Amino acid sequence: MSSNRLKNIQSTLLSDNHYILKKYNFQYLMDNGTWVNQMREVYDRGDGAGILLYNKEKQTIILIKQFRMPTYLNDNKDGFIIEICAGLLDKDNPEACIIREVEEEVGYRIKTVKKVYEAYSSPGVMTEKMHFFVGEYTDTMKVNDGGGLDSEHEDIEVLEIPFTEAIDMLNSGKIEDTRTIVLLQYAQINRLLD
Ligand SMILES: Nc1nc2c(ncn2[C@@H]2O[C@H](COP(=O)(O)OP(=O)(O)O[C@H]3O[C@H](CO)[C@@H](O)[C@H](O)[C@@H]3O)[C@@H](O)[C@H]2O)c(=O)[nH]1
Ligand SMILES: [Mg+2]
Repeated sequence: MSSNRLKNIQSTLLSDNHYILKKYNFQYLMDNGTWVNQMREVYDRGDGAGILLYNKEKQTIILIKQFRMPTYLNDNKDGFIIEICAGLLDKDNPEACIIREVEEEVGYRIKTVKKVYEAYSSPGVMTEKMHFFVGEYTDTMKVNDGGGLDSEHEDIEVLEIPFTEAIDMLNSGKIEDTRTIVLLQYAQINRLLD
């Protein structure tokens, strides 16, 4: 991490209540050669991982539905949103994280996953980099009902749906989570279920 277009970076902690929100004051060298003062608030929750689980034989995928307060505060009527299974890395490596999340959130014990993308979630605001995976599941891999951790009051509904139905939902605007859109489009482009 170094740049000759930045100097005098100073940070002030605004909140470490759960994750970390800091204010950064710094000088930035514009393309026209002038130094300007800038201030940015940056939210640090670490990195994340998400996965599209698919079953070629059944032509199905697994998504989840859960309450997300930030969407409720915007325009999502009841605050429930359909997403891929995903979680924060919590110091795990991305593969280990996503394998753990799959078992906790949707109840399948999978062994192999394929990394397809690595991308910043919201580069103007968060430090978070997201690791995107796809992985095959079968009925025999099911070990529990999923639903998330009771200790964290996770309340996750598991949706096993035909891939074609998911694509219809994508095209009709019912999928409103960017990470989910990315992986459904990946599956379409790469004919993942063929
Ligand atoms: N007490 C408290 N708990 C929190 C707070 N924010 C999150 N949590 C809890 O922290 C846990 C995080 O669960 P994970 O499954 O590890 O993370 P995630 O929220 O699903 O994260 C995924 O989606 C995010 C997008 O909304 C991604 O940003 C992230 O990378 C990952 O893909 C959940 O139990 C959630 O309730 C908070 O401010 N306070
Ligand atoms: Mg999660």
